[in-house]
Amino acid sequence: MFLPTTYAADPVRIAVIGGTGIESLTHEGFTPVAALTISTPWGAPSSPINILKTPSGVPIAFLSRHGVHHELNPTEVPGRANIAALRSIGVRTILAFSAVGSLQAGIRPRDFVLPDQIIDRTKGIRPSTFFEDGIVGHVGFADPFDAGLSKVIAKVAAEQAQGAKLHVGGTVICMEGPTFSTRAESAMYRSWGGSVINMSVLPEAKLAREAEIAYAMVCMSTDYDCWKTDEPPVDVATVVANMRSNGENAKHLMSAVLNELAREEHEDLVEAKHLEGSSKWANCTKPAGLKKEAIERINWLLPGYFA
Ligand SMILES: CSC[C@H]1O[C@H](OP(=O)(O)O)[C@H](O)[C@@H]1O
Ligand SMILES: Nc1ncnc2[nH]cnc12
Repeated sequence: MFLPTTYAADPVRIAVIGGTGIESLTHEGFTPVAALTISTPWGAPSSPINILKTPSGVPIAFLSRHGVHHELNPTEVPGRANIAALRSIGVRTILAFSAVGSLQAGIRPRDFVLPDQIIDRTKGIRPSTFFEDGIVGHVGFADPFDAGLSKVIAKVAAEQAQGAKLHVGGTVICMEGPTFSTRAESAMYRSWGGSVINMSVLPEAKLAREAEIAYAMVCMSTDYDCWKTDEPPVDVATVVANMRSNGENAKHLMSAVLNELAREEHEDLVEAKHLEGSSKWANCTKPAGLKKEAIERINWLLPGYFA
């Protein structure tokens, strides 16, 4: 692993994960500091981890979920390597962004949503836990997004004079993809109370919880999926076109949230003190049943938790 001592001494606590339309943070005011190539027991992350400084000097890490050139489809995103690599450089808070389809008339394309629930419609083909192959653990996931972090995002968005409308709360449906939904599926998700749909929030949010990282996702609406019969069904051209304006609004909101998180009053939140130890106590495997390789792997993620 390439880990400059400066990062070991001065860990980066906050990461931004960018998705469709946010493949880099070439944003005026963000100063590039380093590009880290990290290998983990779960393989390589989607992209190098870029360390940048915000205009107010806060170091942040940036990861491009689908790779630098959007070459990884949602099923191929190496979720465990991404989360483990971020945690290894000190990250304890992740602000994730995602392009989503809207399942509600009131959530218009280019609106933003800060969901508080998830319905899992992935197909069980994405590795979704660090607790396997010789160690069993079950972490709580009743509230999949970090409440404290979400509160900060909602407050900052409410104070912004310009930018996208942010709907606070809602349910994101996470489908497998990469093919978009059928009309029958889209109608079913609406009947379940879904607000928006994407292909990315899982297993990312689950893995962040296992890694004791505070995680929230800003969902940026790009289309009405295919339930709305007076609109053409979603296609990539529509998503990309709407992400042009969403990207600007996202960077605007992101800068403001990062500035707010840098305030001393949020130090415990940013360090995810409230999650510390939660995965240690999630383990069910008795010492005699723990496999050596499993302990080595999990100790890479959570050093010293398991002996
Ligand atoms: C290009 S449309 C489908 C694609 O867009 C979203 O990506 P991300 O969440 O990384 O912004 C969605 O989840 C799908 O992966
Ligand atoms: N309609 C949709 N379904 C799934 N993921 C999406 N990302 C953007 N729009 C989407």
